[in-house]
Amino acid sequence: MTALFTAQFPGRDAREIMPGAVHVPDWLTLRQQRWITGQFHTWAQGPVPLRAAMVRGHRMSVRTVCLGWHWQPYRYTRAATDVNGARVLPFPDWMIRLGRDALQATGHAPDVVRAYDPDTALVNFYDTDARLGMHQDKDENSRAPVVSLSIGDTCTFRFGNTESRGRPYTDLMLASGDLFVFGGPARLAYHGVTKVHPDTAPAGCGISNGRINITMRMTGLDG
Ligand SMILES: O=C(O)CCC(=O)C(=O)O
Ligand SMILES: [Fe+2]
Repeated sequence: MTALFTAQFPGRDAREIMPGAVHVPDWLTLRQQRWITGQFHTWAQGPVPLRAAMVRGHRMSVRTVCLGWHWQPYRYTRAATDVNGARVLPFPDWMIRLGRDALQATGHAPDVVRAYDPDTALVNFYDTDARLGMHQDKDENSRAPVVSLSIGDTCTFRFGNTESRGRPYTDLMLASGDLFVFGGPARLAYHGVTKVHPDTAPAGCGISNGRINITMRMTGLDG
């Protein structure tokens, strides 16, 4: 356990995957999952619609809508200049509070929790065939932790190392309601989604097919 993680994890089966990376199963209640799914449907209507970004000439299988700042390969802008030029929706206050709760739930020190001020979220939608290749989240100027929330179908999430896309890595299941936080020495670890498992979304989570993942981040950008 590193100094970053000072408190006991309250979650039943919370697990530190590597120093700085913690998985807390069943963190969101079904009611919270349903409510967030409802928000997702609103966000997906625009002003910037859900879209699959083009990366090095290939269209991603994951579709994304952003809050606060718009991510496009490989930078953040306020306007979605690669989609329709519209300004993205603001980052909601409730999500800032949820982000701080997530850091608290993963044992971060109170000063780290208080200083956490996420200003962008990438909200991904995966259908059954979608995958996400191994990558680092490194377009942010800030190295504050990334907070990830999953709703809907379970996926196999691969969390690796900071040196390469290859081994060593850990494959874990991210199910509906799960929290995953990576910061500190794990902040720049390569990670990806290798499989979405159909028909695994629990009844009442708000979505019956596919997977929603929200990653909130601090960009460290002004303007
Ligand atoms: O879907 C996930 O669990 C991970 C998403 C991710 O890594 C990203 O959006 O950068
Ligand atoms: Fe990522």
